Amino acid sequence: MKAAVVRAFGEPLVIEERPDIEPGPGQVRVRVEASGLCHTDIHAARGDWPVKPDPPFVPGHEGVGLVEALGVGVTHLSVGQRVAVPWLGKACGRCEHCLSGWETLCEQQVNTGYGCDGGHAEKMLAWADFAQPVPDGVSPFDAAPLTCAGVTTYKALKVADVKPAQLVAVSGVGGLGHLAVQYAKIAGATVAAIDVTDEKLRLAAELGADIVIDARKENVGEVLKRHGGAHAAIALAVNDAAFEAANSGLRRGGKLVMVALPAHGTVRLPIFDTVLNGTSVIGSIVGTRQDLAEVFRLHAAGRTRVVSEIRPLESVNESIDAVLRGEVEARIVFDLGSGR
Ligand SMILES: NC(=O)c1ccc[n+]([C@@H]2O[C@H](COP(=O)([O-])OP(=O)(O)OC[C@H]3O[C@@H](n4cnc5c(N)ncnc54)[C@H](O)[C@@H]3O)[C@@H](O)[C@H]2O)c1
Ligand SMILES: [Zn+2]
Ligand SMILES: [Zn+2]
Repeated sequence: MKAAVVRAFGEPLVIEERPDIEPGPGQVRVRVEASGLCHTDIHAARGDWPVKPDPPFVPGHEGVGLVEALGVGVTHLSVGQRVAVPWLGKACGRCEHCLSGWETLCEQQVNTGYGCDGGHAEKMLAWADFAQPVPDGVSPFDAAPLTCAGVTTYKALKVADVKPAQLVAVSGVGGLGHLAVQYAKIAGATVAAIDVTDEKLRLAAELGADIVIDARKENVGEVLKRHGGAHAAIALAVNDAAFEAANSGLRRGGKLVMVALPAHGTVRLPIFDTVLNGTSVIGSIVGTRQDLAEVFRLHAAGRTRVVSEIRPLESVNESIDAVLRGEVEARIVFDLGSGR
């Protein structure tokens, strides 16, 4: 089977033929149809973060496909069923985080495409309890971006506790941001979308953003303050300064939700303003299985639109360059031979 492999950090991925894989107990083998390219895959391939994967590895945590083999003990999935395999490949199920609805904080978790091989391949293994059934009528090409970009931003808005009549700033309208705009609108908020390219700002407006802010030309904090200041700012741009700009546009009591993970990212927050204004800074990492089920349900009900560009896996290195140059409208999804 064909896979895109990171052999060494910072080097182009290599398309390789790999031997077939057998599911272990509690696992399934998935014949991947579609696999979304998340900016996290790029961080993984470059070794950007303090905790690094171990090359060689196959990135990809937006893999969607059909179950083709069941490991021992798997009874709730069946061969031929369509599933999505998210970043949260597995969690322990016993720790305080797992037991209190925060399995995304489990210290024993294994991350797909990082701690084990991921979806940028014709076949992959998944732990059956964490493979999310995809509802009928949701295409694998839509399900793929929802599996990380969707669930992560849906969760970030839950963490921000967004309410109708609030102003939500979405900083960075990429793969994640284009869905964040839609979830914030579904929550009833007024949405200010911030980016640095005309195409992304145009897309944000098309998806329902009420205010668009071009961070190249405008002072983000000032514009947000002119609208009363944001109740929540969701930081999705891979740029330290964008976090600071979004933070400067919060109203009193506002929340900065940190989601993007720039390499060696650090943010300087003014202590005086943070104390005086009672603002908070919250980190948010992906979402739970329940969050993903809700994201799929919303999409099946026609409430969200996934904007994607479908490409062959062989384009992986050009695709990474296109994301880094900001030339992708929202999400690239690799077609792993879906037969479409
Ligand atoms: N916390 C989590 O659970 C989680 C999950 C998925 C992804 N991520 C991280 O989120 C980040 C975004 O991922 P993505 O796939 O959406 O990336 P992306 O490249 O598709 O989107 C980033 C967007 O930010 C915009 N941008 C760049 N500089 C900007 C600036 N100064 N101000 C405003 N916008 C700016 C870009 O034009 C682009 O539209 C990555 O760092 C990724 O690793 C985190
Ligand atoms: Zn991701
Ligand atoms: Zn746990």
